[in-house]
Amino acid sequence: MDGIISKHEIDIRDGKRERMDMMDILLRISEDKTSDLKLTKADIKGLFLDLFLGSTEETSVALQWALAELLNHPKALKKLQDEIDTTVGLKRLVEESDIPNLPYLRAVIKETLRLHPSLPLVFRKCREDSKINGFPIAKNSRIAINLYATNRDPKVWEDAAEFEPERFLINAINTIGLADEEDMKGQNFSYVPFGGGRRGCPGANLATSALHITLAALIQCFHWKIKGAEKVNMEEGAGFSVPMAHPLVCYPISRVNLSDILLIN
Ligand code: HEM
Repeated sequence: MDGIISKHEIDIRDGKRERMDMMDILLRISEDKTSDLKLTKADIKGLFLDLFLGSTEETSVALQWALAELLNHPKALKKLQDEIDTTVGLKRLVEESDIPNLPYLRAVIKETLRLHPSLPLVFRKCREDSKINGFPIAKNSRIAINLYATNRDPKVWEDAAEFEPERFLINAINTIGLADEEDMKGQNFSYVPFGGGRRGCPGANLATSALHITLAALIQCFHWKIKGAEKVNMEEGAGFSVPMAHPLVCYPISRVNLSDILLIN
């Protein structure tokens, strides 16, 4: 990251940047003494590391959990494959414009993020003395918010520990009863895979799009076989993003003519 920042600085100094990218803009702001926004190099480095780590680690961990849950729930896997076959077919690769027509796919991703939020704990600092649910919180206290526990609260979620994408389908018995597009915004405090408020995840839309399209393509193009077992071991491992303790190993068996489908696209 230091190398990338210095390269940008040298290129800016030598007038080599014809089109400014996000880092150029932030570096200029950091050097502008008159700017209201005070940015240090460390801030810029932190922001880009957040973006890179957030966009890769959390999304790939969520994708692994989604596939693992589907492998352990063959009925849900079949239902998803049928939805994709009926809506998209096998002659072209699923694409982003198909996602609005794939409600079960969206429900599978929501249910995966409910059970396996890839950032299970978030932190806040209290700016003033306040009370939450009658508990006094002193100014400057650090608060840890347990998104993992919230998403599995049995007072809100029926069969909270079970993988049941149907709970997110409109008209199904949906204990939080939110419209589809509202679920991810963190406004409902029962379902907060991306946190909420002004520090809520800015990558939520990008992450859900990537998860939808990648999972859909994996399910459209392949049958999956678990390595050496009937069921995937769903034990949770240690780590900030709660990865699988035993990384998912499974074999793809092609169900489409890959060269045809990829050439058409
Ligand atoms: C499944 C994927 C992802 C999950 C579950 C996730 C979840 C979260 C959560 C829970 C937070 C803390 C929110 C809060 O404190 O209220 C967060 C923050 C953040 N996320 Fe994500 N995220 C994901 C993907 C991404 C992607 C793809 C990006 C960027 C391209 C991203 C960028 C960030 C950044 C920059 C922050 C810090 C925001 C701030 O402190 O103001 N995340 N994410």
